[in-house]
Amino acid sequence: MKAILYFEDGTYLMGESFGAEGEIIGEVVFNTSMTGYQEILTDPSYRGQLVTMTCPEIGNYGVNSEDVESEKVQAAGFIVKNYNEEYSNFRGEKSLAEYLKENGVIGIQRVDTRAITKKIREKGAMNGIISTVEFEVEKLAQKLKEAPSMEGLDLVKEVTTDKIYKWNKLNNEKKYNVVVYDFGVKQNILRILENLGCDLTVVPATTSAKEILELNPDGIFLSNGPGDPAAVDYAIKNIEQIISKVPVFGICLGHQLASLALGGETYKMKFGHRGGNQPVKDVNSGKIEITAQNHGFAVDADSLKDKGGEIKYINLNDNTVEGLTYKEKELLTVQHHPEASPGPHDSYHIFEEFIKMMEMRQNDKTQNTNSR
Ligand SMILES: NC(=O)CC[C@H](N)C(=O)O
Repeated sequence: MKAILYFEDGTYLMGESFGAEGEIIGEVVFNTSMTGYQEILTDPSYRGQLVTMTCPEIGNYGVNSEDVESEKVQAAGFIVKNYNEEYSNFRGEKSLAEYLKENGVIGIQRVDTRAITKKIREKGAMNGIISTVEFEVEKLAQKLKEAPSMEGLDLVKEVTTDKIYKWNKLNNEKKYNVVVYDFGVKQNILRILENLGCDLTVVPATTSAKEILELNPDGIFLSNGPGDPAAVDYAIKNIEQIISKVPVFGICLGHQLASLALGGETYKMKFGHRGGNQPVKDVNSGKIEITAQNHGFAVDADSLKDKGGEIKYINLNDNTVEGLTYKEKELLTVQHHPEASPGPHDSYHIFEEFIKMMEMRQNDKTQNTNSR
């Protein structure tokens, strides 16, 4: 079936639809990962976005019930060069088109994804509309005009859990009681933390600092999530009150919210970083890691200078901040994704650093009790 992808700048591309039929507006972004389309589609941080894959062949290994980062497809729409209905993989359970249909998500294929990527790189991320039902460009332009921009949007409230739950999938020894602030958490983060011995309690984004501290956590995790961090003011206020009380670890949106809570600032990047090939340098050791990333906002390095924030990681493509440590605070935050999924595992050690922070705190406590 025919489909159109119309951009805010007045240009459009004709293609073919796969997946659901209908019409959807979102911010058009591009992802440079070669594999992992199912993890990308189910990552809650892609909420409200039309994701373009730069890899030209998509769908060839199907989808399965395991490679998910949340319960459903979260991206608003999917844009690819060449969709393969015939998939081949021993883990494949159904085709990507079937999966998108079940989730009510529109896919468009046979559009020039290289041209889309070049446009976004030159002009910046912009809103677009995919339609299989309306082809009059004036009408599509009008609809786009009325759509909000990503800046200022709180999308966390659309993806956070509505009640507290325990993530308990493994029968392993649990040494650390960790509370997870769910701003749109990716499940691979929960899998890794549990595997490292964390007893995980996942709480809604609006949970107060007081309620969290009453759970007596050994550590608090601030998750990734969609939208503009500056718009999630309730979370920023709560984070302000938990920092310094227990070890805190934040990834992506969690990193941005922690920086805002410390009085820093975030800004919208021109087109962001999304993919599995982003080089990040540890400024202290000089070591470089290839990382998975998915962010459209970033922390302004200068804004944290007099607030105790120290840059730990930078992106080597554009020198933007990718991670911070904070003087005299048990706080570690990274903009990139050490949980990968999809992507390289070079940064996995950052999870172990969080565990170490909690371990040291526990050791201190025992020593204090023994010396009394
Ligand atoms: N993956 C994330 O947590 C993304 C954070 C934020 N929504 C951004 O685009 O920068």
